[in-house]
Amino acid sequence: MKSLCLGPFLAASAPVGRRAYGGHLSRKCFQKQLHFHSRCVAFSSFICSATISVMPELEEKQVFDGEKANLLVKDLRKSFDSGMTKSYGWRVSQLEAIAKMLEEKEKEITEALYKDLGKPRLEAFITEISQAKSSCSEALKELKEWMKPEKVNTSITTYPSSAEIVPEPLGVVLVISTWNFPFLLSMDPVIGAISAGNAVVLKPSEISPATSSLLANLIEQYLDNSTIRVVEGAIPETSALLDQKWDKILYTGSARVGRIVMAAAAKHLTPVILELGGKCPAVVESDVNLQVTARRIIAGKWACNSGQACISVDYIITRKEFAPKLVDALKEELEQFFGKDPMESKDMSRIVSPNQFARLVNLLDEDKVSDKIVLGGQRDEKKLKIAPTIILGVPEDAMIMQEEIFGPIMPIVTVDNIEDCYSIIKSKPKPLAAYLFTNNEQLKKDYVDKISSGGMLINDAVIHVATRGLPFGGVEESGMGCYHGKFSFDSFSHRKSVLYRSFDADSTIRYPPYTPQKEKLLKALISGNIVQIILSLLGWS
Ligand SMILES: NC(=O)c1ccc[n+]([C@@H]2O[C@H](COP(=O)([O-])OP(=O)(O)OC[C@H]3O[C@@H](n4cnc5c(N)ncnc54)[C@H](O)[C@@H]3O)[C@@H](O)[C@H]2O)c1
Repeated sequence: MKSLCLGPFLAASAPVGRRAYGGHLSRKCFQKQLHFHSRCVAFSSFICSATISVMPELEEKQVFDGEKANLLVKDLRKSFDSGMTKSYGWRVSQLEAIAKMLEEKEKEITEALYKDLGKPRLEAFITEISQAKSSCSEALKELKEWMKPEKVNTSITTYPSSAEIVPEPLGVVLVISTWNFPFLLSMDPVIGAISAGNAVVLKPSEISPATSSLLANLIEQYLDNSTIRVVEGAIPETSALLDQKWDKILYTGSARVGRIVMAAAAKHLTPVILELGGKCPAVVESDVNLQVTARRIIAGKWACNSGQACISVDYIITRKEFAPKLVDALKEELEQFFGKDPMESKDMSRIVSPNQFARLVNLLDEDKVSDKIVLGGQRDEKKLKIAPTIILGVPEDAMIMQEEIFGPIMPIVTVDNIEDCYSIIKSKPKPLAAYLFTNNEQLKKDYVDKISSGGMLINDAVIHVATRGLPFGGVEESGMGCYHGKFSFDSFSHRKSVLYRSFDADSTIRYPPYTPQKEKLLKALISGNIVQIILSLLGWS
């Protein structure tokens, strides 16, 4: 009975086992390590449960529990401790392998993103694949420079000496990713972790199973599995991972889970980068180029994963008398983007899951909101689609103004004076991004001055994320720490201070016995007063 079941099981699940080992596997080895991958995707679950039902001894081993997580981290730490990930050669080889993977598997990545989110092909390319490509090519181009120790000046108190800051890898790091840009938000931190010379475990989101499964396959296929692994799964698997000691955790997702991650990390004093969300406002003054403003807001909301993006425009604040004009412009441009029936448009992603769909419908159907819809409101539960929806004059206490919308619904809050925007924005937690559309220079200056947010963009939305020279991260409730480009390298490195001295010129001034003359000279040296220093040296002061 056993052999009858095991044969097809091993054959069907071979990629899972290989992924866990990153190499050849014996049956014994496979059984031991199988649980590295708790499979959430339907196909694998089917195979596993079918097999488990006749093989109770394997059932337990399917679970990626604390013991397995511990083994995994030990394994990776061993590889890290061997020093292999530190070398420039290893880092480049892995980055080149990612670049190759991105070239060769673009179609598969696009298909997975379509399965998970109905993401249009070009949108997938623009917002995920091309971003991962540029992140990888930037790292390849700049890595040598980033790895160089940074010379710094020394002080007279250590003369003669030289000093530098040496970036060193942290060790074994964990990346927990989310579902809305499931490919980019997994690979971009992994690229940063590898550039900095770390071993890394990626836990993609179970809410985007096709991309999660593809990432597991591709990383196993293209990268060094003794140092880079994927663990698929949901809360139990993430919890098992979080119980381990990591050298850094980068988590992308909700603030609620961010708190869980931070609490778990605190047990081991593990530093964290939390990439969270929030309500990103767009303030629109009446002096704007209306058509360009409307297009850019649409691109930063509905054409951005149907608003399921951490930096998509969450709500608009504008003057009362200007709001109808803005609504008309948005309606006109939305039709240009998605046609007369946007529910049929192939250029707009769907809502990721029935749960998210129900949450959005709930926000939309609140009494205070439903009678203020001036565009859209249609929904299709089967297709998980919600039409681009605009709500005009939404009250501040409506649910939709209390939580991050993360969907294709745009409330517009109207004000008498544009300066009223400050109190509205400040009444909420600090957002991940804040937008302003205006030609008024003073207003721009004031907005930058008065609003605290992770990032800020004037006269556009979302695309600041593509400026690799800018750090990407939140503040307060929208997150902590940052990454992208060199900031990723720095975030996954320890900047070690090194001071070099020689045996020459061994000044005895800091050694006992402490004398008044030594004290005078020391004070003169610290004050930097050359005259005092000379006088002290000559014993004249
Ligand atoms: N700052 C950014 O870069 C960024 C990017 C995308 C999304 N976000 C934010 O993410 C949020 C939505 O994402 P989400 O719904 O996937 O978040 P989520 O926090 O529910 O899930 C993210 C990850 O956490 C894991 N997780 C979920 N519950 C857990 C638990 N109890 N214990 C341990 N792990 C758990 C999931 O498996 C997943 O991998 C929004 O607030 C959005 O703004 C931020």
